[in-house]
Amino acid sequence: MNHDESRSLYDRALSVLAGGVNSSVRATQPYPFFVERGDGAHVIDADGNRYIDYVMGYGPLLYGHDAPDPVQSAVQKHAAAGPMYGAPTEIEVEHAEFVARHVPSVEMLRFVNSGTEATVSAVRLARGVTDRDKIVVMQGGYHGAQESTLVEGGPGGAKPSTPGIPSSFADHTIPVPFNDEETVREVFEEHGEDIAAVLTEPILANTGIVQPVDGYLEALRDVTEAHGALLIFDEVITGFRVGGLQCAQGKFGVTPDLTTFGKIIGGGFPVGAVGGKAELVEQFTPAGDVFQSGTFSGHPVTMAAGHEYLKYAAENDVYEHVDRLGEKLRAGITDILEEQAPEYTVVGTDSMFKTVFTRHGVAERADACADGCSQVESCPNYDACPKTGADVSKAETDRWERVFWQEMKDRGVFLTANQFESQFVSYAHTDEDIEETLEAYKAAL
Ligand SMILES: Cc1ncc(COP(=O)(O)O)c(C=O)c1O
Ligand SMILES: N[C@H](C=O)CCC(=O)O
Repeated sequence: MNHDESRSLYDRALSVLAGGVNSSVRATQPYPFFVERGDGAHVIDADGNRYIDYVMGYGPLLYGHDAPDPVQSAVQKHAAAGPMYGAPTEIEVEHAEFVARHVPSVEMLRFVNSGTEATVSAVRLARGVTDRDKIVVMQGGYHGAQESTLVEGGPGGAKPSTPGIPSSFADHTIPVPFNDEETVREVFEEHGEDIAAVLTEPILANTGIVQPVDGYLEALRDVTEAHGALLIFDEVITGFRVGGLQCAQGKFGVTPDLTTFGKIIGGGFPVGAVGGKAELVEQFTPAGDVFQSGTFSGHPVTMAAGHEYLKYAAENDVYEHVDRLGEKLRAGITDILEEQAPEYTVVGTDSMFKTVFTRHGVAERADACADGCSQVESCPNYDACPKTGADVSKAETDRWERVFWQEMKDRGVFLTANQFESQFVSYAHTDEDIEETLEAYKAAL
C-alpha cells in the first residue's frame, strides 16, 4: 500500500495540530492514515487505499458511512433551514420523547455536546442533588476527558492520571475494581454518607471488553439505594449498541438513576445527554439549581440525525443484523485463536468485539474467572474472560499496536490501534466483510 499522501498530510498536521491529531487515540505509529471518505462499511484513505472499518468513529456509526435515506434527508433539511438558533426546536422534543419511550431509566433528558460533557454534568447533578462530594468509579472505566474521573489508584487513595488536574479533585473520587462487590460494599461502609454516586459503564468498553459478572450491577443498585447515593450508568458506548433500543440497562435488567449517552444518540454528529428520573434531571437549571448550559446543546442537525437513526433501528432489522455479524465474527476469531494463538481471548457482545492479547494461559484466567463469568453466554470464551480492568491491562499492548494492528491495516482491515478500545460492527457490514476479516486475522496472527 502506498501512503505518501497520508505521510505528507501528517507532516503538515504536526506543525499546526498538537501531535498532528485532534484526539489522542488517532495518532497511530509511525503516522495515521488520513481518511478521504467513507463508503458503507469501508473507509478510503488519502492515497486511495480501502479498509473494512471496525472503528466506526469509535462507536457512533451504527449504519457505517452511508446513513439510511431518512437520516440523510433530515440532516440536509435541518442544515439548510438553520442550522441552529439559540432557541428550542421541535426536533429536540421529538428525540427526547423517543429516548424516554425506550430506555428504562429515562423520563427526562438534557442534551449536551459530547460524552465527556454528559458525564461531567451527571456528576455535578449527583453532587448537587445529594449534597455530597465523593463519587465511586471503576478502575479501567472511562468517562471522557473530565477532571473527576481521570484518576488512578485504588479505594485507599486516588491521584490524577494526567498532569493538569489538582490532586484535590482526586480526593473526591474512589476507584474500585469492576466486578468486586465486596470492595464496593466496604467503601460504602466507610464513606457512605459522603458518596454522591457510583458512576460506571455497565460493560467496561474502553478497557476490555469486560462484562459484568452475575449480580454485580444488581449489587451496585442495592448498595447505592441503601446509602442514598445515585447509580449512574455511562452508556456513551453501550447506549443503543448493546441491548438494542433499551440499551445495556434493558439487557441486564438493572435501572440506574441517571444514564449518560453520547455517540449513537447523535447519529454521527457531536452529542451527549444525561437522562433519568424527572425529579432528578429537573434539578438542572433553569428548572432547578444545578447549573448546566451549552451554546450547541440540542443542535437541530444532531437531533434530527439521532432521531432518524433510532427510528430507523426501531423499524428495521438493524440490531438483528449487527448482532448476528458480531456473533459470527467472535465465533470465527475464536476458532482461529484456538488454532493459532490459544493464549489470546475473544471478548464482546452484541455488535462489539475485541481480541485481548493476554499470554497468561487459559488455565490461569479460567481460575481467575471461575466464580464470575459463567453468565456471559454471548462470550464464546466465557471461562477465560477478563473480569476486571487489571486483567485486561496484562495484555500485550505493544504486540497489538506495533505488529497485529499494522498487519491488519496492511490487509485492508481498520481496527483501533489501542489494544483496549472496542471494535464495532455496523449495519453496512456484510457476511463477505466478515469472511474477508477472518482471512486477514488468520494471516496476520
Ligand atoms: C463510556 C464513555 N464515556 C464517555 C466518553 C466520552 O465521550 P466523548 O469522547 O464524546 O467526550 C467515552 C468515549 O469517548 C466513553 O466511551
Ligand atoms: N475511548 C474514546 C471513546 O470511546 C475514544 C474516542 C476518542 O477519545 O477519540
